[in-house]
Amino acid sequence: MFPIGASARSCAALARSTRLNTSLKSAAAAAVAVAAPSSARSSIISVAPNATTHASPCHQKRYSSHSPMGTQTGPPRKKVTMSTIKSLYQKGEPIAMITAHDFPSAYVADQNGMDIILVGDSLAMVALGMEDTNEVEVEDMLLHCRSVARAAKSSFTVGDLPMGSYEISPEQALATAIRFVKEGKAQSVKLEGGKEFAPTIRKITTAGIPVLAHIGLTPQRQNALGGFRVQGKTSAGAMRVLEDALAVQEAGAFAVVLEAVPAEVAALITQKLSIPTIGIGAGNGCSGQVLVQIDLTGNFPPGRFMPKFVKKFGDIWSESARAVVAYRDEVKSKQFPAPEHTYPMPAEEFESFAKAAKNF
Ligand SMILES: Nc1nc(=O)c2c([nH]1)NC[C@@H]1CN(c3ccc(C(=O)N[C@@H](CCC(=O)O)C(=O)O)cc3)CN21
Ligand SMILES: CC(C)C(=O)C(=O)O
Repeated sequence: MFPIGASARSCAALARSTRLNTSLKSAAAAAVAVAAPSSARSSIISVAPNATTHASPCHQKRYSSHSPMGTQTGPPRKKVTMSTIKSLYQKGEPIAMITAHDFPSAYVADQNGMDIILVGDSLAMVALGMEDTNEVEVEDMLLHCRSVARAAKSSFTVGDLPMGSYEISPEQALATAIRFVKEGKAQSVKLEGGKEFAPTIRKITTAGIPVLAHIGLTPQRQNALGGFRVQGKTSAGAMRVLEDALAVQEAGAFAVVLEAVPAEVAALITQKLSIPTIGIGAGNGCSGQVLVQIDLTGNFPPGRFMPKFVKKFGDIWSESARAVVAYRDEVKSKQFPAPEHTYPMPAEEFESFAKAAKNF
C-alpha cells in the first residue's frame, strides 16, 4: 500500500495533503489549548520511569539466544490497566500508544513508557509484505499478538480484528474477540466502525472484553471510502464522525481511535466525549496519540509514501543498511570474523587432531 517510489494514487494524495497543510497547521495550534488543563500538562512525565539507560546495549551485553532480550533493566513499571487509562484521561495526561508486531518491537515499546501497544492490522503491510491490510487472517494476527504479549509486561495490549472477522454478526465478532484473548493473549480488541457497529461493540464489551473503537478514516473500508481520504472535512461529514463517536461510547468502547480527521473536529469531539480519543492524523486536541512503530522509527526504505500525519522520529533503516553493508564488506575482505569472534582450543589438542585427520 505504501510502495517504494510514488504511485499515481500516492502522488494525488500528496498533492491533496499539500493543500491541506496550512489549514491543519492552524487547526493544530488551536487544538493545543484543549489538549489538557495547564495544571495537568505540567505533571506530564517526559521520560519513562524505566526508560533504558545503558548507552549502547550491543557493545555492552551479549544477549543469549536462550533469553530473548536479556534481563530487564531498572525497576518494573506498574501494569497499565483499564483504570490506569481512565486515570490518565482524567488527569489530562496524553495517552501514548504505538503499534508493535513482534517480540522486539513490543519489548522496546513496553520498556520505554508506552501506555498501550496495538497489534495493528497494519502488520499485514509492515511485517508481512502484503499489499493491503485486508489480506491478513485471524491466524496471522494471533501469532503476532502472542509474540507481543510475551514482551508487554507493563503496557496494555490491543489486538486489531482483521477485515472479515467481525462484520458478519455481533456473534461472529464476539467469537473472534474471544480467540484474541485466549489464543492471542490480547487484553482488548480494536475494530473499525461507528454507529453500525454499536451492537457489535456492545456484544463484545458485555462479555467482558474491552473494545477500542476506530472511526474517521477506517483503512479496512478504503474501497468504500474512495481511498485513504481525510474524513469529517465538511459540516455534515464532521457530524457523522461525532455521531459515530457518541454511538461507540454509548456501546461501551473504553476509548476511540480518530483517524485522519481535521484537528478542530477531533478536538471538539474529544470535548463532547467522556472516553478518551486516540488520534492518528487528528491533531493534538485528542486524549492520546497512536502511530505505527516502523513509521515513527524510520524503519522503511527511502522513497516510500507516508501519510501526512507521520513524523519520523528516527532513522532505523539507514542504521540497519549501514550495518549490513559493513558486514558484507568485512565478510568479502575476510576482516570478519576476527580472532575474538572465534573459539580457542589447546594447541596440543589441535596438533593431535591434525595428525589424526591426515589418515582420512
Ligand atoms: N505503515 C503504515 N502506517 C499507517 O499509518 C497505516 C498503515 N501502514 N496501514 C494501515 C493504515 C493505512 N493508513 C493510511 C494510509 C494512507 C493515508 C493517506 O494517503 N492519506 C492522505 C490523505 C489524503 C486526503 O484525503 O487529503 C495523506 O496525504 O496523508 C492515510 C492513512 C494508516 N495506516
Ligand atoms: C494505524 C493504527 C491505528 C492501526 O489501525 C494499525 O496499525 O493497523
